Amino acid sequence: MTFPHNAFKEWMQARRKPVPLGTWMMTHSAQVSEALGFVGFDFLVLDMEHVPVDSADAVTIMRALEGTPTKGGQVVVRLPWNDAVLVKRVLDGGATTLMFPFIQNAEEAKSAVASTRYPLNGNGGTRGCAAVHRASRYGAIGNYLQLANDSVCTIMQIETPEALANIPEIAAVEGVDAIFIGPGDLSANMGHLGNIANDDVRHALKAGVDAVHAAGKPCGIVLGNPEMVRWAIELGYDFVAIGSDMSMMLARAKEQIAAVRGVAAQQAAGGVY
Ligand SMILES: O=C(O)C(=O)C[C@H](O)[C@@H](O)CO
Repeated sequence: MTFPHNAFKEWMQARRKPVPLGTWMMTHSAQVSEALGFVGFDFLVLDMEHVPVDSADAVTIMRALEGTPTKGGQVVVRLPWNDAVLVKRVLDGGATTLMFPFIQNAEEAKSAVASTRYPLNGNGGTRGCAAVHRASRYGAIGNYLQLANDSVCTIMQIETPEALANIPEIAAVEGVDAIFIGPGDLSANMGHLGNIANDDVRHALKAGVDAVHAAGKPCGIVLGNPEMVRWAIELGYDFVAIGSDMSMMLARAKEQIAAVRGVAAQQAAGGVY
C-alpha cells in the first residue's frame, strides 16, 4: 500500500496559489465534519483545544473525512497542548499535519517537532514507536516507520506578544513547516480581548506575517468573515481559515430567522468565529 500523500505539507513548501482556504471543525460531530468535507474547503482544522475531542474522537472524524474530497493530508489537527502523549496518539491515529497552540519560544518548538519524529540518525526524535495502527494502515504500509518522519507537517501557533517577538527563532527551528498566528488569543494577550479588529491587533497581525516571511516560512491565520480573510490574503498570509462550522451554522440560522421576520441579522464586530 502506498504512503498517504500530505497535500498540506506540499502546499506549504510550494506556497500554493490560490491560497489554501479552510475552516475550523468545532461541532464535535463526525457527520457534520464529513458533510463539510464535500463543501470545497482546501483544508479543515480538527480542533482538540476548544472542542472536547479526545484522540479516539479525532480518529472517528478523520475516518469520516476519508470518503470526502477533503481527506487525510488536508486535515490539520490542532492539539490541545504541546503534549508528546497526545502527539503520539493522533499521529498513530493517522494525523499528518499538527498545529501546536501557544508556542512561546524556540525550545518549545524544538520539543514539539521532536515529539512528531521517530528517533532516527540522531535527530532527537521522541515519538514513541508502534508499527500497527491506523497511520500505517495496520501494517499495510510496510515502510511506514521509515517514511513517517518526513511525512509530518508541523505548524507552530503564535498567540502572545512574547511569541510574536520570538518568531525568527521559532520559525528557524528545523522541522517547523509553518507558523499560524492565532488572532483570538493574540488579541486577548495584547489586552484587546474579543477585539481582533483593534488597530494595534491588526498591526501585530501584519508584523507577524512579515516576520514569518523574513524567516522564510509560510504563515497562516483564521478570521471571522470574508472581508478580514481577504485582508489577510492581501497582507500575504499563505493559508487562511474562515470562521468555523459552528459559527457558519449559527450565522445562517440567524439570517433565516431575521429574513422571515424582516429584521436585520446582527453581525458581531471584528468577526467572531
Ligand atoms: O487564537 C485563535 O484565534 C485561535 O487559535 C483560533 C481559535 O482558537 C478558534 O476558535 C478558531 O475558530
